[in-house]
Amino acid sequence: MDIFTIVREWPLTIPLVLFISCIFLYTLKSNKSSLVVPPSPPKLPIIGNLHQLLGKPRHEALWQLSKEYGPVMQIHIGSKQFLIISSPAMAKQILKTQDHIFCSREHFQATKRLTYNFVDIAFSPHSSHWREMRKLLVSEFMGPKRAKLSNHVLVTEMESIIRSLSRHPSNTEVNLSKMFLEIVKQVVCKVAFGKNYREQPIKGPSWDVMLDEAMELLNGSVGDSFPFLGFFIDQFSGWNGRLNDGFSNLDAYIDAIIDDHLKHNTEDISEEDKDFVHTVLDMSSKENASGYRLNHADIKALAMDILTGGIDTTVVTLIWAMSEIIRNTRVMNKLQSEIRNCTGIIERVDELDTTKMTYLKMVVKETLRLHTPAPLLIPHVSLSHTQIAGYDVSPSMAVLINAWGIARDPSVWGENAAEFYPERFENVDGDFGRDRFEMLPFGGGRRSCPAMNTAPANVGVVIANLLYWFDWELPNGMKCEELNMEDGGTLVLGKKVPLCLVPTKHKWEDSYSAIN
Ligand code: HEM
Repeated sequence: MDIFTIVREWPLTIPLVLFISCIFLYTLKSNKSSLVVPPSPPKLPIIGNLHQLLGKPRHEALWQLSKEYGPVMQIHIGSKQFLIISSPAMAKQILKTQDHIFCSREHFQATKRLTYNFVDIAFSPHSSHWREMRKLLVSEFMGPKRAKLSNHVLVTEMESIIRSLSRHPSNTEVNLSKMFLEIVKQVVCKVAFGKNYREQPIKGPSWDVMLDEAMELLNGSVGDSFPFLGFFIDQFSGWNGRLNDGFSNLDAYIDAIIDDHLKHNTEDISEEDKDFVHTVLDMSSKENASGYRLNHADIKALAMDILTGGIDTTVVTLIWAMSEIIRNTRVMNKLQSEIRNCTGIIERVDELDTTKMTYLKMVVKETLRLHTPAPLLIPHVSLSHTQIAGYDVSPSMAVLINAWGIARDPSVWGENAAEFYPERFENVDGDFGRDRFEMLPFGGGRRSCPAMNTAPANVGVVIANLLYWFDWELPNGMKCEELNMEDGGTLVLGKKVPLCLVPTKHKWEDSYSAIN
């Protein structure tokens, strides 16, 4: 039937079209209502469940709600919906069984700006661009060549720390939180950028302030959940201004690093001496085997991921590890005798030495369990409609996995879940995030942390060196149970109060006779 026939017969056609549309709308509505939606706490108009998340850290509030509404729960914050996952079995569904569906990322204003429009790895949607960038980071930043350099830089840095601690006035405390930040910054910057750019004359605030601000901004803004009203709140509360300044300062910092590298012809630098930025600049001059070519924004976004993803997480792990070790004398003694027995008298403890230290690995694992650095990981996002535990999940649903709660759950870890007890990992096989899901410090599936092997190894080297050379005590006769263990932060959970301990150089003569 052509258009003229339809026009000629319109008195009949219009009611027919209306009738079919009604049936179509009715079917759509009834299909929609036949969706099985995950349980959700009662919500208020406009704000949704926001009021139930106020007054305590987000991961704790969500964990409490999950006790009532189950391991698959839905919450609403303004216009946004989130699926909240709170058990190992459901985490396995998201990160393994249906990893191909839940492998994208959420769009927030700050992530858009700080990642040069999502061209980084951590916040990029699932795409061939993300795959190429991740492959590049794994092969060029974490591959064997750079890992060798990283180990060398770390051990050299530890030697200088040991020397400076040895000269430290006796019976006086050292701020380990500050020291760990310096160590990690030094290693990450040396490997990525060739040197620690902290002395670089760059306008704007200091390195640490810039990074802290970036981490704060990555938490998101009111406008992310309340598009219309939120826009005005962000504007008038000064959040938009903070984002502009925060981004401009970091961008200028990264630009200065890249410009510094561009001053030298990389052909004059030996492969051995090239840092990560040299390598990616080289790569940006030609297409790779899959026809992919890096541009300037990609390089900056990679630098941004390294700065925001690689430093804070490692620093907080070191701080929590030493805090737990000092609070648990039994663990400290056992760990020190393993480290000292494994090595005997040597000049330094390097990564190869630590591979033999099974108890050290358990201590690092137990730290990452009890103090999961990123309590809700980075939100995963579904690419299409699917079902989880019989509940329908719509496309583009943001998923928060409560890794913090799962890792502390007594129904998963037993009665002593809250205790620091590294021995629980004896005879536990398989990798967390790949084969097991009872703890997820590095997330899981294809969006898992690419540093899931290298980061714990680096933490082990630092701890082994500190415990090999020194005996440690709490300052001013403080008792173990008096150490403040409060945490704080949203994206990364740090120790609220800096960790200060008193080192005493270990008397090797005594223990050497004990060893032999
Ligand atoms: C103890 C140290 C570290 C911890 C606990 C940690 C933790 C995490 C977590 C929880 C995620 C999100 C995983 C998910 O959403 O499923 C992640 C992603 C990521 N991490 Fe780490 N991380 C650490 C060190 C590092 C380091 C040293 C780097 C190096 C630059 C790094 C780079 C990244 C990147 C690029 C991603 C995004 C991966 C993607 O989306 O494909 N992390 N990390």
